[in-house]
Amino acid sequence: MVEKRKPIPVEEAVRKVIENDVYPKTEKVSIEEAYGRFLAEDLVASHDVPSFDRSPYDGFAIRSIDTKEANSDQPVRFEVVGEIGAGSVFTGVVEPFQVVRIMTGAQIPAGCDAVVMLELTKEISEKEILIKRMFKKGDNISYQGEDTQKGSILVNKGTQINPGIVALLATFGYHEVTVTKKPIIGVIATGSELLNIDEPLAPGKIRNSNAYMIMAQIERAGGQAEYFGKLDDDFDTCLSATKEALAQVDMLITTGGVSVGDYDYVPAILHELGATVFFNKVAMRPGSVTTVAKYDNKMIYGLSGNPSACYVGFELFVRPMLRRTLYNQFPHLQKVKATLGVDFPKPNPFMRFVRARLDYVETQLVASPSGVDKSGIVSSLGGADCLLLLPGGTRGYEKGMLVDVLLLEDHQGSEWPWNNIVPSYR
Ligand SMILES: Nc1nc2c(c(=O)[nH]1)N[C@H]1C(S)=C(S)[C@@H](COP(=O)(O)OP(=O)(O)OC[C@H]3O[C@@H](n4cnc5c(N)ncnc54)[C@H](O)[C@@H]3O)O[C@H]1N2
Ligand code: MOO
Ligand SMILES: [Mg+2]
Repeated sequence: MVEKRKPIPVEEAVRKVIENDVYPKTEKVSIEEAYGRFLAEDLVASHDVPSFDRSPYDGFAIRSIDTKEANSDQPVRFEVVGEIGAGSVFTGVVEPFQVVRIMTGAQIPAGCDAVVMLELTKEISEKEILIKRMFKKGDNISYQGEDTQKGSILVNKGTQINPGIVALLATFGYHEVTVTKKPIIGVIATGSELLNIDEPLAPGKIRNSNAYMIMAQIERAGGQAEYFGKLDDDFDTCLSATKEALAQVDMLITTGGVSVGDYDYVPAILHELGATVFFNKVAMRPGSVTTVAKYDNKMIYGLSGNPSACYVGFELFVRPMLRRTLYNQFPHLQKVKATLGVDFPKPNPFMRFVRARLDYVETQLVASPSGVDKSGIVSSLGGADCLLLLPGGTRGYEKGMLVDVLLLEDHQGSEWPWNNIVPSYR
């Protein structure tokens, strides 16, 4: 008899997953390898930036008081007593009506309190200039600490390192950076119909696209994929491969064989292992058969064999655990509001995750399907940059309605996107 499964709401399913502990590990990498990784410690400013008062312009460092009487009728004459480029320091003493020729980035000489741009001076000789207006103390000075003050937290632990953060790491002298280790996520594809991607098509067979898709999703989310191959639908082979993989990874993903068919062995394998199954049916489309379990403190994700269902299952259930393992505080896909670009007349009792594309139309974000909205479809995935969220209900949706979308290519993420979802159209 076919097993009857009870679907649970998506929000509840996600919660059941993320209630589980994660086990972040850290490592040091060189700054050249830091881009894209996740900080395992807060980035604290170890000194002021700039660490000395400096000139933001090419010009002359002056004592502003000497310009008090300067005007265009009576320019004031100054003696140039030195010249410094960035990196050099003027060590002398600047006396009244003396100036130091100074270039952008150079330290302000002691006694000077303003800088006059070259263009605003008149050079009489190499040693003499005229200034035609008054300057105030502090004019054109980049003060010590105006960028960053020593001790301030600049970037929080768990943030993904972008090029700007790389600049900060370099500023503070981190040639090595403590980042989280990428969790190792095993991937097993099951299905006797599956061909390796270099094999020619044969009757009844398809190429294994899910394994490669999942590995790319793992990489996009910041993890490291470990591929254990594609297996025929055979209980013993799949069981022993699952055991072997589990011993080597932090989490395991299988794709296919998770439904109620004669050759769907994932449920039986989880049973045989003695894994704790959190759910095996979610009120969502696609991906309703998504099964999540835990064994030996490791999450096991039984994702659907249908490509679109597999894709969505990863983003909703694997991604947040993966990103939490990277200390990330915003582990879910970021949710934003958009305008629906097409009608969805058919109601569905389950919450739908339509693979979609966002366009900026004038001042609005408009979300439209990126292809056919069926679970077994692979072509809609290529153009998808978001998942359009249509809560289950008894009526369809109309073009122009406000909807929620989950961003697929965003780095920021969301703490918990499942509150305040635009309700089903009634
Ligand atoms: N009687 C029922 N039948 C089905 C139900 C159900 O509730 N009752 N659920 C349907 C839903 S919903 C889905 S989703 C699928 C899930 O199927 P499985 O996870 O068991 O996956 P398979 O049966 O192995 O394959 C389904 C489909 O996907 C193709 N596939 C599998 N692996 C790959 C891969 N690595 N790359 C690309 N494509 C793959 C496979 O050839 C099948 O076409 O079950 C429904 N049935
Ligand atoms: O998991 Mo199925 O996708 O609901 O087609
Ligand atoms: Mg099946």
